[in-house]
Amino acid sequence: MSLLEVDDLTVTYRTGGGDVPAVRGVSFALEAGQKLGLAGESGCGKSTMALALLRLLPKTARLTGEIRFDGEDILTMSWGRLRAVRWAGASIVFQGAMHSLNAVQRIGAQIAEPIRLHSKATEAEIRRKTGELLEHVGLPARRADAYPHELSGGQRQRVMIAMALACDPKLIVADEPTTALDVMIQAQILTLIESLVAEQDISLLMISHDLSVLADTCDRLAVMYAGRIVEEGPAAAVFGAARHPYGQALAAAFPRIGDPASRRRPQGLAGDPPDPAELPTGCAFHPRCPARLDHCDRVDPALWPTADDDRRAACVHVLPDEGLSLLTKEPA
Ligand SMILES: Nc1ncnc2c1ncn2[C@@H]1O[C@H](COP(=O)(O)OP(=O)(O)OP(=O)(O)O)[C@@H](O)[C@H]1O
Repeated sequence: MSLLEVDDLTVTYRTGGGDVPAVRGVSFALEAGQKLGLAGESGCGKSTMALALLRLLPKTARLTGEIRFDGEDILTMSWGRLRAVRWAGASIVFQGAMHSLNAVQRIGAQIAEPIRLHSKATEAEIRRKTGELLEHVGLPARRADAYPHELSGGQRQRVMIAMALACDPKLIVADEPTTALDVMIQAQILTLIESLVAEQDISLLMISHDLSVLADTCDRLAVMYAGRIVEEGPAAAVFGAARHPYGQALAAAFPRIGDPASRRRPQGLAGDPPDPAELPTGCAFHPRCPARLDHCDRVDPALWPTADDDRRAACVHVLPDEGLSLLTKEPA
């Protein structure tokens, strides 16, 4: 049994202007101890996915499908059980720590809150654990008395990581954990996340628009486009030689910095991602696709295992030759 299994998940936001299908039939699994990277451009549904995993979406979101965490069905579990799973089972590190932390509460008190909720520890034990957590993420324990505005962006993100670790979760979901930081601090935070999850055997679902960051940190990568996963597989294979034209474009847009073997220069992808409320017919990527065939505006391929290995891609170019009848069916 996988630690996290997402099966045919859809998330639709109801708005005054009509329904917005933000996630459209996403399935993936994350094994215990594994690090999965979820990549894609702004608006492709990455954050919606992350929030759905712990049912943190606004009331306007309608979910279908299945999310199983550690054998339990997240979408049908009681609120009481869900509160227990949040922080202690899985915790989320959001992008932009300044907005996620409470500006008028000392950071020690904010780290202490989930510990108090999820354990029977005494106040003295909670204070000690808070200090230990801060030191664990590279901050002096005395910074517990600081307010968020007294810390740098990198330090605030360290506080968010300390909070995420506070209840010893099995899974951390990190949603663009370094996007708001400069490159040097970004590298420090990524190294910190990597070492902590390895040390404590925590599974990681890391979300970013930057495929190269994910390729450095994660074992597997999933690439999202317009609410669907269009490619999924081992990180080196997806980043080094993606099968889906969108995966290829994303890898070309984020070449690995400082890798002399990679002589790739950053290449932008023409056009914008589609508005989810007005998706193109057929494959949602076809209007921007350099490898588009005539029928790509009519067929929307399912994720299909590629010929050789442990990878899946949703593109007519990876399908066997049996013809168009296969295109929308799930593989046996
Ligand atoms: N509360 C909401 N109501 C209506 N539509 C929403 C809501 N939240 C997100 N959306 C829409 O759902 C789609 C997916 O958004 P989401 O934030 O999940 O994408 P993302 O890939 O995480 O983008 P970013 O990296 O910019 O956060 C977008 O078109 C967005 O405008």
